[in-house]
Amino acid sequence: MTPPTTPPTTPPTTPPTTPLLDIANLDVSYGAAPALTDVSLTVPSGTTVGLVGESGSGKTTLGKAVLGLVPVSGGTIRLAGRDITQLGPKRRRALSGRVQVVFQNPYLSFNPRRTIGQAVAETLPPAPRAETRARVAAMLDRVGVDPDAAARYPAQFSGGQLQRIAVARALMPEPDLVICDEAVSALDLSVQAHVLNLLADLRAERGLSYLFITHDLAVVRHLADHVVVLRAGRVVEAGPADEVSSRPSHPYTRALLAAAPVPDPVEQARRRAERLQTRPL
Ligand SMILES: Nc1ncnc2c1ncn2[C@@H]1O[C@H](COP(=O)(O)OP(=O)(O)OP(=O)(O)O)[C@@H](O)[C@H]1O
Repeated sequence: MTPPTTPPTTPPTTPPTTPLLDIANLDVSYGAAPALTDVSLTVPSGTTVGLVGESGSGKTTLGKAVLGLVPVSGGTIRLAGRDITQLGPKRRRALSGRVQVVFQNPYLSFNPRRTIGQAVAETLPPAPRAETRARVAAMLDRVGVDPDAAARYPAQFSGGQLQRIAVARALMPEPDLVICDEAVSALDLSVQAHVLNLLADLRAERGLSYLFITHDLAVVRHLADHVVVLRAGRVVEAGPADEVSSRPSHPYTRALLAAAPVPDPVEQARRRAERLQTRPL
């Protein structure tokens, strides 16, 4: 009698991890003019992808496509596995809390007639007043803004403070993904470094993912895990952030690096703080 044959064992497979954001072969046009052509990128959960390119390369258009603010003419945008380009406006709105955005100019992104407390509470679902106030105060405190300042108006804050408040507003609905569109570009260098450090801390604390849009490759060096370089609406280079910024393979990326005003704002601010601490009084 022949012994029963044991069925071949299948090798253990690691479950495929679905990226939080998966953009494939995306095309977007304004009328007949293409703004993005065949763009693909992924943002795995808990990571930061820097999207870098000069003015007009299509960075903001890509952010808008993810937010559903421009029509997509080809390709897919999957959020946690679901193609959001196929959703109707109602379903799309239901997803809006999962993706939030921080824009470049904090003075333009706040209504000057509403207090910052009202602005930060804007993204929260209706709740008893005391509960909303407590949540706003806790979030302001977390981003380094005095919670007692909730009754003040945007004009009463510096650009750096207002950008912290914009981060607080974006985080209120507990998003998975935050699109930072030139979020630190209008700030002084040392303020830039503080906001970048805050974003890094919040990412670690909350398991956030960022799509960090900037014209300045040096800005994303510290924050990004992966960098995608856009030129005239097409990806010309992509790779791990330290590789792309230390050994760029495309001449366009090299030119972007050479044009960066300061090689590394976070590192520069750290060295300056060290110098100040070690200087004899
Ligand atoms: N609403 C619009 N209507 C027509 N063309 C547009 C519109 N918005 C952007 N464009 C064009 O699409 C292309 C990509 O623009 P986009 O703003 O996405 O680039 P960007 O890299 O974000 O530039 P910037 O850093 O200056 O914002 C540019 O050629 C721009 O002129």
